Amino acid sequence: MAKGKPTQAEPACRLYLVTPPALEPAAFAPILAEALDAGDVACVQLRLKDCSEDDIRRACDVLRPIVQERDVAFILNDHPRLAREAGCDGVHVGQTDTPYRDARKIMGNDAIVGVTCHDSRHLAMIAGEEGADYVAFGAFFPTATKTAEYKAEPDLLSWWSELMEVPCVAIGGITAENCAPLVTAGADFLAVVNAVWGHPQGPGAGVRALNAAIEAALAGPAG
Ligand SMILES: Cc1ncc(COP(=O)(O)OP(=O)(O)O)c(N)n1
Ligand SMILES: Cc1nc(C(=O)O)sc1CCOP(=O)(O)O
Ligand SMILES: [Mg+2]
Repeated sequence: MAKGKPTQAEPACRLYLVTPPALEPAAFAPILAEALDAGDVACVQLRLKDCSEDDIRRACDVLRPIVQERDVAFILNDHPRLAREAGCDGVHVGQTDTPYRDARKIMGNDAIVGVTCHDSRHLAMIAGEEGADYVAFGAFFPTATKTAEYKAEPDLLSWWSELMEVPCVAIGGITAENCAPLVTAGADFLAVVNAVWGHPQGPGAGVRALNAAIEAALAGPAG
């Protein structure tokens, strides 16, 4: 998702990093740089919960350049107006956030707007028809990062990717060890929090392990 919208020419499945829900921007900056310098990453979503708009703006100011100067898309969670004001490449909205159409109006046609669709074919078809740049399904596995109310299965990804052009993102408890069925089912992006920021050998090792697992899954059992 580097600079603009996903294209067919991009690799079949790429990493989508979501930040930890609470962070101190100056302390997180080198950690983020380490992750981005460890391998292919399509985009970074700044997801700060229970923070003031000023805190989010300050975090954008520190973290956005680190991401964009590496030609990686910087997406803000939940706040389309802030995303536009802060120079983000896109926004991610959930079903109880600003509706897609309003987010699109605020962000403009060139920005990335992604939509959470939980485990729902219906929600995804609506988001796709309305013009979302990607639909996100989850949670595929148990996650400690947030209370996930929905459980998605890999066949949702294969159904979607066989029928639709709009890219799909898989999220929720994804690790290098469990991601293969999502990759082979057709996920265009794997969105992860803990598998990178919580990796015991650091975020760079997390990115390397996930990219190696994606590559192995795409190569198939014989690859
Ligand atoms: C890529 C991606 N997928 C799903 C979500 C979840 O969005 P939402 O349901 O709005 O929940 P919060 O993240 O806002 O707690 C996401 N952020 N990113
Ligand atoms: C932000 C988010 N949304 C989810 C959903 O199911 O919509 S699961 C999730 C948290 C993902 O974190 P981790 O990779 O640590 O499990
Ligand atoms: Mg949200």
